[in-house]
This record gives sequence, C-alpha cells and structure tokens, in this order.
Amino acid sequence: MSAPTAPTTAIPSKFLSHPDHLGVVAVGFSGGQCKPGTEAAPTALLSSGLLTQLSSDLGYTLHHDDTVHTYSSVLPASDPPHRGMKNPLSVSRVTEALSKQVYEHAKEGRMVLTLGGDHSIAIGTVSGVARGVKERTNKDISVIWVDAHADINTPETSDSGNVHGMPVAFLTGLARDEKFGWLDETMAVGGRLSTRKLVYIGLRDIDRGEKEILRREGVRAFSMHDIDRHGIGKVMDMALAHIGADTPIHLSFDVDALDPQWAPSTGTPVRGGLTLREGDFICECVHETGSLVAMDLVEVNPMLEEQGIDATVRAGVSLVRCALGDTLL
Ligand SMILES: NC(=[NH2+])NCCC[C@H](N)C(=O)O
Ligand SMILES: [Mn+2]
Ligand SMILES: [Mn+2]
Repeated sequence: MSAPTAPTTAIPSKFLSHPDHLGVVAVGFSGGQCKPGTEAAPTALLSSGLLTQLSSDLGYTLHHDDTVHTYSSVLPASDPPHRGMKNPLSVSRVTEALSKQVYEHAKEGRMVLTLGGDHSIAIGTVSGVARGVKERTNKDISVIWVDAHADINTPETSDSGNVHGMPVAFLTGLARDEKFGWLDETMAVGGRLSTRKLVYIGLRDIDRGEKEILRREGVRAFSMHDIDRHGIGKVMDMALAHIGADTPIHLSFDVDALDPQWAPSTGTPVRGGLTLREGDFICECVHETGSLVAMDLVEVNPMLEEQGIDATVRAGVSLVRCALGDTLL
C-alpha cells in the first residue's frame, strides 16, 4: 500500500485512502424550508470559481458530474404535510438519492464536499458518509455541526414544520418516520449517529423543545456565550478533545452560524454570530486534525438580501477553502 499523497498545502486525512481526491455533490434543493432560493446556491458558489481554486490552489483531483442536482425524477406529484412536517416525501426522496451519491464517494476513500441546498440535506450527507466510512474503516464518524440553530427538533417539538430544523433528530434516531424508512436501512450498517459523537458550535437560537433534548441527551454544545467566554481557540480545543484523535469527522457548516454582517443572504439569520475569521478558524482547526472526511456548506440563499449575495458567497468559499487545507502562510 503506497502512502497517501497530499494536495499542495493540505494535511492528508488519516481516514481516507485518497485524501487528495475530492467528491463534489451540488444539491439544488430548498424543500426543507419555505423560502425559495437555496436551490440556486450551488450555481452561485460554483460560478465564483470555487472548484478551480480547490484544484489549482489546493491540488485536489475533483470528481464532479458538472450537475446541480434537483432530483426532479424522484419528487412526488403531491406532498401533503405529515406529523406537521412540510414536504416530508420530497425531503425523504431527495436525501435518499443524495445519500447514495455521497456514499459512492465515501466508499472510494475520497473527501466529500456537498454544496446545498437547505440543511435538511444533511440527512443524506451524514448517512451516506457514515455508511461509506464505516464499511471502509470500521469506524463511526463524529459530526461537528456549526450553526446558529441545533436542527434537532422532532416533528412534534417543531413550531415551523420545516424539516431543515430536524435533520439531527432523524440522524440520531430521536425522530423516526415511516416516510424515512430508507434511513433505517442506510444506517443499519454503522448504527445511528450517537449524540455523544455530535458537537455543536455557534448556537444562539434554540427552540424550547430542542433545549430539553440537548439537556436530556447531554449533547456537547458550544454556544456563542461559550465563544465569548473562552474565545474560539479554547472552544475548538475543547470541541476536538471531546471527539478525540481517532475519529473521522464530518463537518456540517450552516452559513447562518456566521453573523448576518458576514453572511446576510440566508433564510433564518440570527444576529450575534461568528465573525468570518472565527468561522474560517473553526474550519482550519478541523482541517488540522487530519480527521476530516466530509464537509457540507448549506443555507446560502442568493435570492435573499441581494446586496449581500457576494459577501455571503465569498464567505462560503472561504469556509470551504479553509476546511480543505488552505493556510494563511
Ligand atoms: N437549518 C436551519 N437554518 N434551521 C433553522 C431552524 C429554525 C427553527 N429551529 C425551526 O425548527 O424551524
Ligand atoms: Mn441555522
Ligand atoms: Mn442548520
């Protein structure tokens, strides 16, 4: 077995057989919430030259089908609410298809980058990565969820019925539904995501029912309060210590973790968030572990706050570059 080769500046990931190969999946989906626009995010991110930067600056070999997937062939003709969830069948079918795409990259031992789309798509990405990594390395992944929100509502605790507020509940098995039967099968290999293998960073807008779940499950969560108190450096030390060095990491980055000053074009902005530099720092630290196996960038909405689109897209590009090994010096 030959030693894995690293991209120009990036640290080769310990858990990938091809750390310099990057699978890219572009997901044009907005059905996990009610504001149109997140389906246009991948095109905005791609046309800013993100992939060229990843190949020429960072040295990745890209595996991308040059398609922004809308999954129109699997979308149902009618999709009535179910247990209060909006578009349940659409979310289920899209995330099922996405899970397979992501799994194909993960099982080859590539790094996987998914450009959303709203955050409901993480049901597909995390399940696909978990299965691929488990089959290849026999290890369970950890998830670092960077977000203003916890996205751990069950259909019953959710006030909005938007599934982008529920992906963590489905991934952990705190919520189950017969419409998401495929998820039980996909996660049968590695088991559901354990709440002990989940770390939140950037939280500041948590629903009452979610607070109860976080407390009851003892989830490791770093809110903006913790970042103010300890500084982002200490918070990252604590977050990564909780995960440990021998665990593959999936980084799911919701752009609304950043303060709206840096990322205004997003559907559920919350003031008092991370600076862009803090967001980049989180990504740099995760990269430095050498444990990263996948990243999602979600909730960019080019149809909102039109004066802020460029800033939001640039912020997104910067986060991805940092997670994939760009360095300041
Ligand atoms: N991925 C997101 N931006 N989620 C926002 C969720 C907001 C709220 N907690 C809800 O359940 O609807
Ligand atoms: Mn959010
Ligand atoms: Mn989110």
